Amino acid sequence: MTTSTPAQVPDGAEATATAPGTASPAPTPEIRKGLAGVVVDTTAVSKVNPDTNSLLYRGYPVQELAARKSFEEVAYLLWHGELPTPEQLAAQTAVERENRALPGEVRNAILELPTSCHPMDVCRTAVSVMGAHDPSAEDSSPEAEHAKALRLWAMMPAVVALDQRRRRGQQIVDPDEDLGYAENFLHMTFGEVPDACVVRAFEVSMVLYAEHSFNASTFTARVITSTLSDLHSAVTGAIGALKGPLHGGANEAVMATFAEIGTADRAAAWLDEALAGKRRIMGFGHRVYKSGDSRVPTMKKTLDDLVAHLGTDEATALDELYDALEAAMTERKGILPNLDYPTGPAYHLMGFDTPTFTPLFVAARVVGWTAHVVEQRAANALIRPLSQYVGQAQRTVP
Ligand SMILES: CC(=O)SCCNC(=O)CCNC(=O)[C@H](O)C(C)(C)COP(=O)(O)OP(=O)(O)OC[C@H]1O[C@@H](n2cnc3c(N)ncnc32)[C@H](O)[C@@H]1OP(=O)(O)O
Ligand SMILES: O=C([O-])CC(=O)C(=O)O
Repeated sequence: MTTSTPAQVPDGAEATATAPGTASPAPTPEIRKGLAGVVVDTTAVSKVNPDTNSLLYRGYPVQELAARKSFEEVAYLLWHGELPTPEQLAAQTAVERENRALPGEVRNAILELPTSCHPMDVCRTAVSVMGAHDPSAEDSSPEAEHAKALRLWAMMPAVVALDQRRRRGQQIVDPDEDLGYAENFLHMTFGEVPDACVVRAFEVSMVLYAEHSFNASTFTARVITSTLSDLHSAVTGAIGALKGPLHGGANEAVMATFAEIGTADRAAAWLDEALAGKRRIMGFGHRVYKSGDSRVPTMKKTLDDLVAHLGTDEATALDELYDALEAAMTERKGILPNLDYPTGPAYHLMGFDTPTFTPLFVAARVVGWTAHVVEQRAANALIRPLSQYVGQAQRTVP
């Protein structure tokens, strides 16, 4: 059996490896685990700037968009590069409202899934079924891609609402064409439109979640698109990437953490034990932002407004727990909250079930993913990095 150490060269780079008969070792390639710090392509969709703690959607600060624009306007901006004129918005709104109801095949596919599966599995399956039935699934012209993105975005609230309601044993609520996106989403989920403060908080969260450059799920969508696969496949894969607790799944995990801690006075002791056990504290830390997530101040203010508006003991206690854990984590580790930290309790106070939180992220991020699908396709190169082989050296089959 051969026991020699394999050559330390990336696959595809054999030509530069040690030449036969020479002793000089091949240079060890630099590996950036998790592609940390690696710039893999350009984008004009959004700019994340950790130095200034800022996030721009097509050049506009996200905080200003959240304060002054509807989610529908922000979706148009991300897809088309400019804010819509009233006519452009009206045309988009008409299509969105026409496509809110789920086609029978999507609704049936959801209803056949067991309620024991995670709601993210339902989202992933629903988008896959939408793709299988979409008449222009294989048309990748920019016009067809935008039309598919718009239909997909229009249908996602019905997927999320239907799934939460069926798990609660409630009747399905049909969409209401007279309501805006956020109001209709809440109407389909809860059977009524909550008051304006709750609707506003929900809409702000959708705007903040809509896009964030080359995060793991968007990169997944771009990798899938780079093979010239279709838009629904890219979004289906992106949903799989978002499900994980190191990414979108953290908003759900934050509520699990709060439930485990219980009350604010226990936060510091709980954290010490969790850190001693080498646990990851969900909702804290970020690959790009190291001194705070640009979106957190806006969402925390929105959460505080919601808490004040609701005025319940539960809401106040949850906000106190939020502050206590953040203070302890900042003091112990200097690691700050990411957007999933304030959205978790905000969605809880709006009345969503905890497993529904990450699907809400999907409903918003579908805009960013599809904007990136179009951008990737417009200047495509197959995404296929190299790896450094560290397994067995070549050997003979016995
Ligand atoms: C919308 C979003 O998707 S935002 C991200 C949502 N995800 C979470 O909230 C999950 C919790 N957070 C994390 O796991 C991480 O902060 C990540 C994965 C988001 C980013 O992490 P990375 O940039 O890859 O940093 P990395 O995982 O290498 O951590 C660096 C150090 O900080 C520590 N650290 C980072 N985040 C956390 C955390 N949340 N809890 C405890 N320790 C943490 C790590 O243990 C590591 O410490 P070490 O150097 O002593 O080993
Ligand atoms: O950018 C990231 O890595 C994760 C994130 O905050 C997001 O996708 O919104």
